[in-house]
Amino acid sequence: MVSIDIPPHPWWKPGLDLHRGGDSYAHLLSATRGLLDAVAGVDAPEAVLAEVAGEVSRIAGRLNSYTTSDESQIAGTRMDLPGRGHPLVVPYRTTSWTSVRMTAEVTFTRIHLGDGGAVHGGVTALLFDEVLGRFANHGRQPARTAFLHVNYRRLVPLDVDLDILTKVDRAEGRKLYITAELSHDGTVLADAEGLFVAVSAQ
Ligand SMILES: CCCCCCCCCC(=O)SCCNC(=O)CCNC(=O)[C@H](O)C(C)(C)COP(=O)(O)OP(=O)(O)OC[C@H]1O[C@@H](n2cnc3c(N)ncnc32)[C@H](O)[C@@H]1OP(=O)(O)O
Repeated sequence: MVSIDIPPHPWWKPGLDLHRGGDSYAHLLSATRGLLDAVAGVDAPEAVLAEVAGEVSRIAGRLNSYTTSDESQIAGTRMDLPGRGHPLVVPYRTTSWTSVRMTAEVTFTRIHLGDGGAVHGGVTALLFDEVLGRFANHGRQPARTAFLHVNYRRLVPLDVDLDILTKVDRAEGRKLYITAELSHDGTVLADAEGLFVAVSAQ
């Protein structure tokens, strides 16, 4: 991954370690994403599924004994990892960053498959809410999505490196309009406009 100077998590507090979990958390996240892809694509004998289900439940139980508050969890705070290190967030990788423009790359995998060999439309919307929302919150007053308009222009393929370009379009008082495009080899597959309204810091 390209090394760039991305601001820390917007809700970073002094003393919060930005690399909690170290390389081991990165490995856990990668293995978890791999598990999701494997489950999404599986057609195994029932005995195999029963055995694997038992193992996964045991592992989840082990982690559950370390469940913490949402302010203290690692997921979502690891800006050095794809998708902020959160297993639900699409694993995009930021490649450049200024206060008004962000570029990133993303590769969708089996877990993101909808129908017809293409990415599920809700996953594309999730990606846009994430990249617009992250951008709306960095170096600015915290903001929430008021609306998100997505144009689906082409089917979005799996297992191909895609480009994301996110830009601040305009600011009007507490309102920030941000746009993004998801493209492949210069062809726009989907684009979005979001309105983010700044709220008081909690
Ligand atoms: C590193 C971590 C980064 C995190 C990345 C992930 C970020 C993901 C972002 C999200 O997904 S946030 C979760 C999804 N969004 C919500 O749950 C928001 C729920 N709605 C609200 O909380 C409030 O409706 C909202 C804060 C959006 C606005 O309420 P306010 O009471 O603060 O504002 P108000 O209703 O007074 O409206 C302020 C202005 O925005 C305008 N506005 C609000 N909602 C609108 C709308 N839907 N469409 C058009 N305009 C809208 C409104 O007309 C007005 O315009 P003017 O100032 O010109 O009069």
